[in-house]
Amino acid sequence: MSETSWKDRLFGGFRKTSERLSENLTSVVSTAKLDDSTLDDVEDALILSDLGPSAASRIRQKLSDKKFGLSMTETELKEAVAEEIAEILRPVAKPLEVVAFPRPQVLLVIGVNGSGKTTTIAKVAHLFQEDDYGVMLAAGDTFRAAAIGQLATWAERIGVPIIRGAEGGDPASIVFDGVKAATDQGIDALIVDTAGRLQNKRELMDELAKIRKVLGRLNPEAPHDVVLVLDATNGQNALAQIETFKEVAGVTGLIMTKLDGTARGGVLVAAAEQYGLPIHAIGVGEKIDDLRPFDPDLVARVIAGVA
Ligand SMILES: Nc1nc2c(ncn2[C@@H]2O[C@H](COP(=O)(O)OP(=O)(O)OP(=O)(O)O)[C@@H](O)[C@H]2O)c(=O)[nH]1
Repeated sequence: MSETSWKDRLFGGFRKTSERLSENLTSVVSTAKLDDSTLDDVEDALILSDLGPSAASRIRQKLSDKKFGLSMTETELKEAVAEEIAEILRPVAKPLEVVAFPRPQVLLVIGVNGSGKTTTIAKVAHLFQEDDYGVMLAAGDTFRAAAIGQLATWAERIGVPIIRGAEGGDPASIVFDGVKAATDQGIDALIVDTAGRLQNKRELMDELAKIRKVLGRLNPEAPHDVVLVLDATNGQNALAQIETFKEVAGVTGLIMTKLDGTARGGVLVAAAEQYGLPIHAIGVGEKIDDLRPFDPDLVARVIAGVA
């Protein structure tokens, strides 16, 4: 896909978020001068746009340090806000990489049911395929037959092998089989689906601990990535999920999905500010190429309405 069309898609995806912040900032700027009261309004606009109190206050402070007393047009204010958002996002932008030696790179993908986990696994596999990496999937979410079937359908659609077991099977043994098969076949990346039963923390912890133990026997470095998939439409609740999964699963990075169709995309900035975890990619639609590496400058400009 050309960059322009991706930008259009991203902008389309973030349209609601962008409109919300844009509207909130537009109502602020009629006062023209960046004084304390305008800064208060900017801070409120950022909080209303789901960027969270911490990012909002940091952006306010930076604007105050750099621009206090200046008269600004609406566009200048939005440009300045975009730059401060980008400063928060840049340090966490980190595309997924296939660097493991020995191969395969093992990625555990976690997230609550319905977050877009399965679709995201297929999209990540597709991104890797575009870079000519050999990919294999492992259906470690054995809790529901539907989850196994759905992953298998995606595997077939994009043409990658899948290791699967029966419903109720032992996820650790599927992961074991997956790593063995991937190693034997010279696969570059093994992407493992896991059950997202956050409502039962103990079970999830035990299951992940067992997967880690089994993986460690085959490759002490694995898993190389523990990627948490978050649904942006959950807004602030997505932040609570980061908190819990960090503690339970040792999350190493995030992918945020469903940034299309929500006005709550600002939660991405809140997540970056509060947790500093790498953000690998963002999902802006249901199609296979609707996942893209996270471009902090572009996303910041889109959120602030100046892209
Ligand atoms: N609009 C939009 N929909 C998405 C995106 N990612 C996933 N979806 C949709 O969200 C729904 C749930 O996605 P799944 O991939 O099945 O989510 P899951 O977390 O594996 O959920 P379970 O299969 O229920 O465990 C599906 O209808 C997907 O098409 C996205 O970025 N944007």
